[in-house]
Amino acid sequence: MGGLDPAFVREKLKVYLIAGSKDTSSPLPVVLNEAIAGGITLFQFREKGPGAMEGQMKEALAMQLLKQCRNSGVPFIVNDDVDLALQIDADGIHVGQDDEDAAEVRKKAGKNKILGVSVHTVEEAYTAVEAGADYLGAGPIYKTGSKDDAKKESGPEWITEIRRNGIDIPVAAIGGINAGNGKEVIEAGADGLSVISAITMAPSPYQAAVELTSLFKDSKSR
Ligand SMILES: Nc1nc(C(F)(F)F)ncc1COP(=O)(O)OP(=O)(O)O
Ligand SMILES: [Mg+2]
Repeated sequence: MGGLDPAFVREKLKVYLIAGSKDTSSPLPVVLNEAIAGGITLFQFREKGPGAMEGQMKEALAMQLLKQCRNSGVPFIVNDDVDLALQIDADGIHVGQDDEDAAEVRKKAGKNKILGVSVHTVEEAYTAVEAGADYLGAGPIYKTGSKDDAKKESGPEWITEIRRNGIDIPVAAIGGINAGNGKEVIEAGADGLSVISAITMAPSPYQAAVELTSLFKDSKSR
């Protein structure tokens, strides 16, 4: 099983901002500040793509963003880079099927780190649960512009299929999600809405976060 209490993870998963320096034209710390004020519950530092930061620059940015999250009670997750996550004592790590093996990451990270795993099939979902994932990343639900090697969008049915197969651990939906389509994704069984451009490209990241947060106020979340 996972490391942390599923109720805690489910609560934190709700409005899940994922971003790196390439996802916004404004300084990422500024966007993160606004998003935190707007009510995001979880943040993933995903520094990827052409021109992404590496080495000392990436570590320094990660430390700054981690501090902002720590000051606001928003857990800080590092995407892909397990060593960086452990080095800066992040709150968790997210890995996909082409990254380090989830069971290995759980061994390295111990039980007190949040471990997220991207899954695209029921088989991958079962394996991730066995490996000790605290949450699953399911998507892309809709067409995404934020990941150039994304698979074909599945629609909210993919979330329903995960639940139909008796997989009850927290699930974050990802891929083209925004305040306009988020409600149907929650109703399909997602515990969290993971977004990149819906917040990073919004005229007001604050307002975008507020609108996503409001979807959980009146919806029958699990
Ligand atoms: N980064 C992610 N975060 C989530 C989360 F659940 F957190 F919403 N779900 C899925 C992904 C995609 O993970 P992956 O397939 O490794 O691609 P990449 O490393 O390019 O993001
Ligand atoms: Mg990855």
